[in-house]
Amino acid sequence: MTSEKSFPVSWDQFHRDARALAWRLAGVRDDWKAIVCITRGGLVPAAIIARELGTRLIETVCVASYHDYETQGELKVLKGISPDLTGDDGDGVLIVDDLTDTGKTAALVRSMLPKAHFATVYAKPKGRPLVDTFITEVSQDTWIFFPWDLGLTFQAPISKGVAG
Ligand SMILES: O=P(O)(O)OC[C@H]1O[C@H](OP(=O)(O)OP(=O)(O)O)[C@H](O)[C@@H]1O
Ligand code: HPA
Ligand SMILES: [Mg+2]
Repeated sequence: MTSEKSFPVSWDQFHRDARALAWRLAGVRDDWKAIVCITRGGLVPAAIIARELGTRLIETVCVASYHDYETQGELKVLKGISPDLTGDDGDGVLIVDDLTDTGKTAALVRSMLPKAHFATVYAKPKGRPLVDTFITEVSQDTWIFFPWDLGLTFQAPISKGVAG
């Protein structure tokens, strides 16, 4: 599928949004046991949130599904979660990802830690019911471009039209 709209996010904006997410999470509880971040996209917000909340115990769950740009394949768990954190079904654990789109990744990781709190910076409508806290919703037909996937390029003047 090709998204109709695009939502490019700068490093500044991502930092602001991830910090806003940390503020919300600080209001949920002040004693998070650990952060479980969903690689790779969750690594960046997890670093920002861990810094803000003072969390030092960070675990990864490694899931891959979008093999080609915008095309989701079968979900593959390349690395699961340490039994140290799955003990109480994840009670007090914070799961972090950059976004939820169809919600498939969120559903899979939630099944590993049913009592954990699930947070993403961005959410699309299909994934939204799967997350407990998020900052910005974009429509389902929008593709979010993260700053680590972008670079500076020449922009044609508006008067020259899209084709330049
Ligand atoms: O809600 P869903 O439709 O399941 O999609 C959301 C997931 O897709 C992206 O990860 P991806 O699998 O592309 O891997 P990456 O984080 O390594 O880029 C994104 O970082 C989320 O983890
Ligand atoms: O909108 C998106 N942007 C980047 N990665 C993604 N993975 C699923 N949806 C998206
Ligand atoms: Mg991901």
